[in-house]
Amino acid sequence: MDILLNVLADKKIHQEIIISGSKSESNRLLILQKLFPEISIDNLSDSDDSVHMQHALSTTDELVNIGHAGTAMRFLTSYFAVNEGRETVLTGSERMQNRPIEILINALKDLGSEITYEAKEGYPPIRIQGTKLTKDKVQINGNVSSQYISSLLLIASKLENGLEIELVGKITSIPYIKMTLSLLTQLGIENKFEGNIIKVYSKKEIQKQTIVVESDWSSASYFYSIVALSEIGSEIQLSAYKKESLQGDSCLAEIYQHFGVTTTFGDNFITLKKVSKTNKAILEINLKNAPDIAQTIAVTSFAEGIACNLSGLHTLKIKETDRLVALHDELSKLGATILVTDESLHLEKSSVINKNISIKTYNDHRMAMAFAPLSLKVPIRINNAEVVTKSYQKFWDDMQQIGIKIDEL
Ligand SMILES: O=C(O)C1=C[C@@H](OP(=O)(O)O)[C@@H](O)[C@H](O)C1
Ligand SMILES: C=C(OP(=O)(O)O)C(=O)O
Repeated sequence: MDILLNVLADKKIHQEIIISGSKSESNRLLILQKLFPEISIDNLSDSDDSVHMQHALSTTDELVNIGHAGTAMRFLTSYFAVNEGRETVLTGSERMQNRPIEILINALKDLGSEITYEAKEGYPPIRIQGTKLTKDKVQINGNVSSQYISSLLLIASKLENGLEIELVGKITSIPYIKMTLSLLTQLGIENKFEGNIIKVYSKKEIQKQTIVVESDWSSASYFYSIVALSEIGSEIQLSAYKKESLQGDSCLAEIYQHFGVTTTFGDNFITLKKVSKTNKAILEINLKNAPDIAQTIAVTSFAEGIACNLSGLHTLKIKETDRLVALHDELSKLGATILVTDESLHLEKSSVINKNISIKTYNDHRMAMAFAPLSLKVPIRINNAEVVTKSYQKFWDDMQQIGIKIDEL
């Protein structure tokens, strides 16, 4: 479905939006709930990725397909590896079959797992023979995807002697590792993260408890962008959010101050308000801790006519698409002067936005959602708009609720 988004007649927005639970927290908790049935989950994400995870955890079929869901692919690999006696072939979309998984597989093999590649070496689909893992120490490269590390951490407490992980090299996306550890702590599973060593202690049972998932901060980023591009005085209330978040993308509150957007924390909600014009000529940020908001920030900067230098982006190349190339190509069509390397993006200040442009989304939900706020500046077409459901089911309904006009093409 291709759609046309239109400029709002009145750019002063006042709305309240409820966003579904974090897909990262949800997909961790779904694995943990299977290992510890004592857990109940509240405000679970309704994203396709969480639906895939739930299906994978409830089927008894040998072939499990998780579509585009990176967390499901990586977390389920360790889960099935310790599912004694079960044989599983874990696969995903065409893109997933080109997202690397060798670092995780090698770590699991070092721990005693039996895993083979069904097609291309180092990539899904993989055949997993569930076995009892008896070793309790492993080394893993920390610079490619933190999801490999979270995957091991999620099953660690079910190993006989727990697990000690030595992280080798630089560590990327650290807040996601800390999110995994914080959830373990909340459940009463002891762990520590000191220097480059993470230790999780063995745990047989936990107390019966309900964990409330905070709403998704990556989804909130598109509203930060909308408020940044709207008139002074505009505000949007988002729920359910809290100040002490497990999600690294909550750094949005600080980053969007540069675009004149303030964040006020209420009782389970946040209010974003445009209080002043964008107050920077150039935005320089390292996003190695928050890679999923890179596209949003690049588009806001372009729309606000400011330059930006974003670094720490090496993981963007292996996400739903090569996001650096996708951003380069789509922003260039709009008139941007932009340079990307394998780990950074450099956008020059520009004052013109080309009209009548169709944005390609490359099977990447965040391409569709990051470009949608541009409709506050010019009418814009988004191709394959349905991709958003990977993380945000009612994204287009919520865009309409805040007053963006959507026509199907
Ligand atoms: O653990 C998680 O829930 C995630 C970790 C990040 O991936 P990388 O660690 O591969 O950067 C992030 O981009 C992804 O959307 C979700
Ligand atoms: C990268 C993402 O997800 P995943 O890696 O889990 O597919 C994302 O949601 O931006």
